[in-house]
Amino acid sequence: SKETSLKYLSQTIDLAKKSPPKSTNFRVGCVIVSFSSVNPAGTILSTGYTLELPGNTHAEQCALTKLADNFAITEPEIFTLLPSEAHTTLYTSLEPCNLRLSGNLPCVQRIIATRHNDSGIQKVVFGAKEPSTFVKDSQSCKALTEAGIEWEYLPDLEEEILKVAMEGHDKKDVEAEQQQKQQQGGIQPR
Ligand SMILES: Nc1nc(=O)c(N)c(NC[C@H](O)[C@H](O)[C@H](O)COP(=O)(O)O)[nH]1
Ligand SMILES: [Zn+2]
Repeated sequence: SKETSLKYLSQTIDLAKKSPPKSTNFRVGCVIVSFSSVNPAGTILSTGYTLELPGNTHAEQCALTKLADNFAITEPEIFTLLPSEAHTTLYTSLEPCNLRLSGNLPCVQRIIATRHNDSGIQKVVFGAKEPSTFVKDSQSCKALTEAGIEWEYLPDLEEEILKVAMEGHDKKDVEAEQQQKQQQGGIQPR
């Protein structure tokens, strides 16, 4: 339900707030949740936030690496943990990347790599589109759809998500993003 999604999205914001501000990426939080008929409220399988693990790591990347580590398996084997009947959803405060200026493997590819027949991550829910600071016109949703993965953009918490994401960026970038959102009728004027 939407309340459930907003509950997990607000948890991704709390996680993003743990990320050290940097002007060269966004502060993002991620929660991987398994839903089953016996547990419709969901069970959190893993969490992550930007730079949580050593190196230039993304929130979704950290959540996936930690999931594999917690079960002492490799990332390509994650599908064994995510059977199709456990409808696994990845919540991320910011739209997952499909291109990284660093050239590192994008998170959309890491999410797609969890798929094996019907096992793996079935759905991605995010609370804000990627700002055009680094990558313009993100193709992430197209890539997810082409891989048969559902995605949902819930903009209810977008203003707070972007404020947290762009902490550490200089003011003009943040204001440019706010202008753009207002033009799109997203964020109401402060
Ligand atoms: N969804 C998402 N989760 C993150 O944890 C994160 N940091 C970004 N950020 C997206 C942004 O496009 C990239 O941070 C830049 O493209 C720079 O690329 P690197 O991060 O240095 O690989 N996006
Ligand atoms: Zn990423």
